[in-house]
Amino acid sequence: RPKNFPPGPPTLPLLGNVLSLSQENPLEDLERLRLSYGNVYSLFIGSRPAVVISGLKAIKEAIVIKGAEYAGRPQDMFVNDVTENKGVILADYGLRWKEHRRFALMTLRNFGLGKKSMEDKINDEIEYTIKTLEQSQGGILSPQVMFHNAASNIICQVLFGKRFEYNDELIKVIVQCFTENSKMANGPWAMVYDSLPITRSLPLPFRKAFTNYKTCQNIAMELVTEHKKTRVPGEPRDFLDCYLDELDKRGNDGSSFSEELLTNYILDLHFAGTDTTSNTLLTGFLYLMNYPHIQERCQQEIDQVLQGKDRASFEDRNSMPYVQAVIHEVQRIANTVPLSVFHCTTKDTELMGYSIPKGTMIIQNLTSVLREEGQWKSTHEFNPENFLNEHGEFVKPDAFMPFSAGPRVCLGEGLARMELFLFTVTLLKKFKFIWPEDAGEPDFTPVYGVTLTPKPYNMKVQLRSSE
Ligand code: HEM
Repeated sequence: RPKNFPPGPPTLPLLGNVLSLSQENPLEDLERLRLSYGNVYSLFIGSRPAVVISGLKAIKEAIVIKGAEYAGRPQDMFVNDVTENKGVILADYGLRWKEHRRFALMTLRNFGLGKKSMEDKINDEIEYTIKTLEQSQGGILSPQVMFHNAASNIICQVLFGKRFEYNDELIKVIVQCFTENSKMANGPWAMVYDSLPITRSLPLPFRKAFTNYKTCQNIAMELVTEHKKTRVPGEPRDFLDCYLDELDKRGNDGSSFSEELLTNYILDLHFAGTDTTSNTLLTGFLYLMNYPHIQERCQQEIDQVLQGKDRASFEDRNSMPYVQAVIHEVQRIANTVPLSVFHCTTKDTELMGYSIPKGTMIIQNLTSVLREEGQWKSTHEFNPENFLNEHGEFVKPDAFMPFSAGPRVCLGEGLARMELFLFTVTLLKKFKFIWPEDAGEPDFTPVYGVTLTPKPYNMKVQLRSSE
């Protein structure tokens, strides 16, 4: 360890601390190490040093107060190689990341204000979810695919200006490939790839992630080709057209925009916007079914605010403090991206008195903040009171950071919050969700990956008007 580097467990040659971390779910190991070494400690992934940061104070100092110094991404890892280092999520701190991030934020905002607002797009997709639920009315339904497809279609509407039927082969392939890759990215084979570079060219199971990514790239490329044939320059229909307009506008001005990056960029946005939102919704409905009094109290507030209105608007959240508190509590408990996306220091820096050299991998343990003792009224149980003050008004504690914070904060936060609100409100207005009698005790333990996923479960759906 370099001088004044954060402390950590002893390491093995070549492997570093890889064997001290469970490959199935390292979250408990990371917590155990925090108890021994404190909120800032170090680990070695193979020979690569990493600093794990826990707790609100340390995380805030790093990614907010010293934001730019902690805004890089580690390079030369499994995930970089699979995505050919051309997307936005894993782009290092620099011109390409800055320009592409700014472009995405601006374009998402413009689509929100365009002819058909983002709210309408989400509400249109919810109609399809309602149809699926109506068909299962009175019966049992497994909601995994339903929420996944809905979240995927919303981002497809933004990116490609179209949605796909729930049984569409193309979308099934993309979802399947990304689900597999997301689990692999935090799994044992990725660890082998990262810690033992000599294994990289061998025909080991991690090669499947490369094939999966290629399949998705080919699909994205077809969509780009189709857009190029049908677009009217200057009259963009969607995100993809906007990017093509940007390419026309920029010509060879030395910027980082290029057609080569486009396919990976849209795959990045599709991936980031699908698994996250759908797993949060899945967690939400799992808890709402098992806390029926919370579900009912939401329904009372929704009925009171919406009255005869058949569509909710995002503005309605300001009149629904309880529903807002429930959705935020769902996000706290869901802990959807438990270790955020790994960062990297962009220069030599310090944290809580330790020295951290440029190029050190930074693992922000968001779990440790969402579950930090002293930050929440009720840390270990599902309780919307965590987001309500004594007057029943909605409040958001600083430790609520499921989207991370600082310069790399999730760029889809606005879209995700709108989706979570409109889905929760509209579905709870129309249906009662019931934990099936024969389902046994619910298992709330999630399956670990880049995103945490609830174990598959079934739901029973009843139309509320038939009650
Ligand atoms: C509940 C849903 C979501 C959660 C919990 C979530 C969470 C996160 C987190 C923790 C990060 C890492 C931030 C960091 O590195 O510090 C992130 C990054 C990102 N998210 Fe989300 N996200 C969600 C939905 C979305 C959606 C709908 C989009 C679609 C546009 C999106 C796009 C992105 C992108 C592009 C990044 C990379 C940003 C960058 O590197 O500058 N996310 N998200």
